[in-house]
Amino acid sequence: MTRRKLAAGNWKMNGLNADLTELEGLPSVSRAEVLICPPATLIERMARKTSSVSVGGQDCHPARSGAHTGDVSARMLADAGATHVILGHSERRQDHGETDALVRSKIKAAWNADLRAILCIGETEGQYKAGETLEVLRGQLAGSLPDGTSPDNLIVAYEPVWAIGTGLVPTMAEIRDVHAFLRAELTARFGADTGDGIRLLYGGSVKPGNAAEIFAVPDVDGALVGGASLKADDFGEIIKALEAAAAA
Ligand SMILES: O=C(CO)COP(=O)(O)O
Repeated sequence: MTRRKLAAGNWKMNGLNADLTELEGLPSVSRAEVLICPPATLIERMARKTSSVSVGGQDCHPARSGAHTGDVSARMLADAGATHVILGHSERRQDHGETDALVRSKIKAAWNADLRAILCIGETEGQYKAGETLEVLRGQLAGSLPDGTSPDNLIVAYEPVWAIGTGLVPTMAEIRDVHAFLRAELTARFGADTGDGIRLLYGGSVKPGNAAEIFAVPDVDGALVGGASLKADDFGEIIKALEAAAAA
């Protein structure tokens, strides 16, 4: 099964109106798909400004609507022009105490609004050092993924917490082993067609200098990029590396 490569940018809590000009500096590519998840305040304007880049949210509330001050529903994201939503990012888990069960309910809310969910999973530094990585990932997948998961509604991003924003990256062998493990877990639960079709992104300190090497790893279908997605020069280099990998 061919899985379309995806370069996804997570702007986190960065970006004002003026930063939308970065879109103009991105290369246009044909094989790879490009997605940016800006802060919620910019989704609508970003979606209006571009047709070559998909736009996504960074979180949503599990409920359709209601008395939840400060929260944003999946339908609101879709209404603003989003097609994707990042869920379960480690910063949400850390800052807001999000559990696998909550992430699972958010994924269902995303699907109800016709959004594609990007589920983030990853081990902490302590878990990595204790050799618990695969066990942690198995638990996160089992706890977060609802029945009905398919290549059309779900993307999984493996983001080791210790690699986010640190400049540290696992070895290519480690990324390969983890992605092969994730593929096997998805196949075991959802069957070969589904397991083989779901895209697996790597995230954590992806930069222009290491992108090509990471994209050459089997079962890496793209990247979820934080800091390096904020500037068109850097994100553009990463997109070009992914386009080259897609052509290979
Ligand atoms: O958390 C990330 C993307 O969601 C990765 O962030 P960095 O690319 O800044 O390490």
